[in-house]
Amino acid sequence: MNWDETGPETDQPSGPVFDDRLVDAGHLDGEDTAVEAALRPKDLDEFVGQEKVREQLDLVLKAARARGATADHVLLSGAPGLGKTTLSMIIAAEMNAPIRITSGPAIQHAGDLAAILSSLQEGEVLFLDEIHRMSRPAEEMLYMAMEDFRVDVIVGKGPGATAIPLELPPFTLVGATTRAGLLPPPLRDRFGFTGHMEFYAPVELERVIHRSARLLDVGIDVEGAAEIAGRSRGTPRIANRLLRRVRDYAQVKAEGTIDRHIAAAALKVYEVDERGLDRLDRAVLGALLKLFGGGPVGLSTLAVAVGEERETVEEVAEPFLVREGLLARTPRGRVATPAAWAHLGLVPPQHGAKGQQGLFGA
Ligand SMILES: Nc1ncnc2c1ncn2[C@@H]1O[C@H](COP(=O)(O)OP(=O)(O)OP(=O)(O)O)[C@@H](O)[C@H]1O
Repeated sequence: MNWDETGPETDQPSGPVFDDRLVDAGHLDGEDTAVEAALRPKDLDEFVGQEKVREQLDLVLKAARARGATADHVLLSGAPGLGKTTLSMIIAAEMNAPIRITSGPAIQHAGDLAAILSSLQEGEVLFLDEIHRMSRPAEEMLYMAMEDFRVDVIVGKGPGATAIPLELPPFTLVGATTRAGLLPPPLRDRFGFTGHMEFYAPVELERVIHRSARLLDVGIDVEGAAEIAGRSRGTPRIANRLLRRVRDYAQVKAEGTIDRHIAAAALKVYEVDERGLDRLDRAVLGALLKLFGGGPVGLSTLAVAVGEERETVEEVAEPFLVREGLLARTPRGRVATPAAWAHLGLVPPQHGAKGQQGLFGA
């Protein structure tokens, strides 16, 4: 059966609310901000994983230092929580330069950008997070600033407006984006170095966890770190967050040292399963399997069944489920893979299995 969309959606989500997600790397709370500052690696040697980006960046920075020049502009792309801000701070530290941190959404007018650029010191690193969300006029001002270290400040309005050129000290722009494809080519081309951050392998996350545990003064054994790493969705921010929750559990319910058993018991309390799925992910998969026989089903129908907004299902839950090979987005709708049935411990219905054979060749 094909569970198609049935016209405009009128139902309001009415089910459980899935906010405050431990496994959502795109959302930061106050505790994250405070603790993350303490856990950030301070130099390239301490920065775990991302071998290729690290090696290339190391060369870029060493060469700039040897020339006594400011480093080339750097673009870092990748999902939230993979270490773009951390790397920008490392770039500044390695260049022995100050750093200014701002973000695309904070720069809505060209004047906002002119004010920042004109107050930079020579060699300073300007970190521009979410660079793809900058306004168009600011973006155009940035082209000239990156290339010629100069901006034209427009004074006045209409026919009487004049452009006053303003020289800037050489600086290094570090742009970060989760969506490199959204950057206009003229902007992308002005970066001397582009690094794409990948999701981390479990062994790399284990190293992140051991390092963070040392800094937080928490005892953890090898298996405890592996248990947390496996549930961290390839993302250091999530690994650090899960570690903090497991630490609380260990302090209250155990002797304080984290082993596999304690990590698993703690994350069961927080409803993060052994593959890193949380309540929202499992609700989406559960609805797809139990209500719609594994699909295909339209996104809006699935969202109503889960009691969530369409965007939340599409942008928050689905990317990870797709990455994990549990859900497929097909032209006919959302479809569960054989791995999804196995993960929830369910058996696909006979007719569903036939349909899925066609889709997955299983
Ligand atoms: N390679 C790494 N080694 C050790 N810790 C890391 C690494 N990458 C990230 N972290 C830790 O993960 C947390 C999140 O990193 P960071 O803020 O740099 O991510 P981000 O990519 O800038 O995220 P966002 O896109 O949301 O700004 C920090 O606490 C940082 O210490």
